[in-house]
Amino acid sequence: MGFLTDGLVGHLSYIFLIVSSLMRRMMLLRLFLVASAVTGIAYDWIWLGNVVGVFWEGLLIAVNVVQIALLWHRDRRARFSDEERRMIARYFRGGTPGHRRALFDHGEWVDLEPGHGLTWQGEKPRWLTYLSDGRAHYTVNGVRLGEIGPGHFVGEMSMLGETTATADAAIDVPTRVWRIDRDKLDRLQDTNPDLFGLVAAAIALDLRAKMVASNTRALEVALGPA
Ligand SMILES: Nc1ncnc2c1ncn2[C@@H]1O[C@@H]2COP(=O)(O)O[C@H]2[C@H]1O
Repeated sequence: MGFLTDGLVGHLSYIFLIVSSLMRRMMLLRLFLVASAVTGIAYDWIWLGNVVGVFWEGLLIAVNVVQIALLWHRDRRARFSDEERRMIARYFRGGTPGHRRALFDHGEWVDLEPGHGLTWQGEKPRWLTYLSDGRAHYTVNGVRLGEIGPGHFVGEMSMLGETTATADAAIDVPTRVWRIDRDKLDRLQDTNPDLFGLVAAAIALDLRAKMVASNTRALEVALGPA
C-alpha cells in the first residue's frame, strides 16, 4: 500500500505521461505532457528535493507551452476563401483549421481550359484534382462513359491499391480546380499522416457519392424513361 500512497503525486505525474502518449491530437498530447511535468515538479520539489528533476521538467513545460501557443496561433490565424470553405464543409470536417490551411497550401488553385487532360488510363496521375466548378468527363478504352461535376475529385481511384488511372479524364468547360501533386501526397502519407488522413477521408466520401450517382444512373436505365 505504501508504494501507492507514499508517492501519490509521483504516480499522478506518470499517469498523465501515459495518458499523453495515448492522445492522437497533438494539442491534447501536449496538455497532458504539461500536466505530467507540473505534477512531476511538485513531487520532485516537495517530496524528493530533486532539483535536477525540477529543472528538466521546467524545461519540458516551457517547450510544450511554446508549442501549444504556436498550434493555437496557427489555428486562429487560418483563413479560407469561399471555395475552400465549400470544400471544407463537404470533405474536410475533421482536422484543425491549421491542418486544413496546411493541406490547401500544399496544393494549388488553378483555372483549367476545355480539353485539358487530367488522367491517362494506365498511368499514374500527376495530380489529385478537385473540381470546384465546371465539368470533366472520363473515357475507358476510348469510350466516353460519364461526366464528373463540381464537388468531385478526379484521380482519386488510383490512390487506392493500384497507382495507375482507371480512365482517361479531361476538362469539358472552363473549370476551377484545387489540385495536389500525387508524389507530394505519397510523401505526406509518411511525413504528415494527419494531413494525408484528411485527403483519405475526403476521397472515401467522394467515392461513396460517385457510387450513389452510378446507382441512380443504373436505376434510370433499368426503369426506362418516366
Ligand atoms: N465510374 C466513375 N465515376 C466517376 N468517376 C470515375 C469513374 N471511373 C473513373 N472515374 C474518374 O476517372 C479517374 C481516372 O483516374 P483514377 O482511376 O485515379 O480516378 C478516376 C476517377 O476520378
